[in-house]
Amino acid sequence: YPSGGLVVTQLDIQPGECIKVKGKILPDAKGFAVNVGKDSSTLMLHFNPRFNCHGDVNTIVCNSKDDGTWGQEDRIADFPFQHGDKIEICISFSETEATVKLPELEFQFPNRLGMEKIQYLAVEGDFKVKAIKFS
Ligand SMILES: CCCO[C@@H]1O[C@H](CO)[C@@H](O[C@@H]2O[C@H](CO)[C@H](O)[C@H](OCc3cn(Cc4ccccc4)nn3)[C@H]2O)[C@H](O)[C@H]1NC(C)=O
Repeated sequence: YPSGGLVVTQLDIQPGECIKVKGKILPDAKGFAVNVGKDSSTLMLHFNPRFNCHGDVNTIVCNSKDDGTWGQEDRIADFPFQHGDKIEICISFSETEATVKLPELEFQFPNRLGMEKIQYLAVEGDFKVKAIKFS
């Protein structure tokens, strides 16, 4: 299991509130992920930019996970990331969808599980977290 990722539990993020993750993409990043949901097995959103992994090149893969089972992947057309970038990722949600705001890109992902609060945040892979903010 990859070590050293940030994990925050016992959160109580409500619809309309923002989770902001600031950090730096490693210079040789293969990929990273930001997961939000109930816990590691039940995710509203697995946000997974892939520079070069799992056969994907410069592709954002999003998915949900329901009690350990991955849902259907969504692949986002744009890839506004470069190795070494310092970025801020803002995630918010409503009862119907999650919204991801990035530099130069914003998109929605369905709230497939109808999650009413976010209790769990994890950042994995080739991304060095500098700060997180809940607003
Ligand atoms: C073409 C037939 C096989 O399909 C492939 O099936 C793979 C296995 O299910 C898919 O890869 C998985 O996609 C999931 C999202 O749908 C997750 O991204 C799975 O990774 C979970 C994970 C996170 N981490 C931590 C991490 C995250 C980022 C960087 C480094 C470590 N380690 N494993 C990742 O293994 C992969 O996205 C999927 N590719 C396609 C094109 O469908």
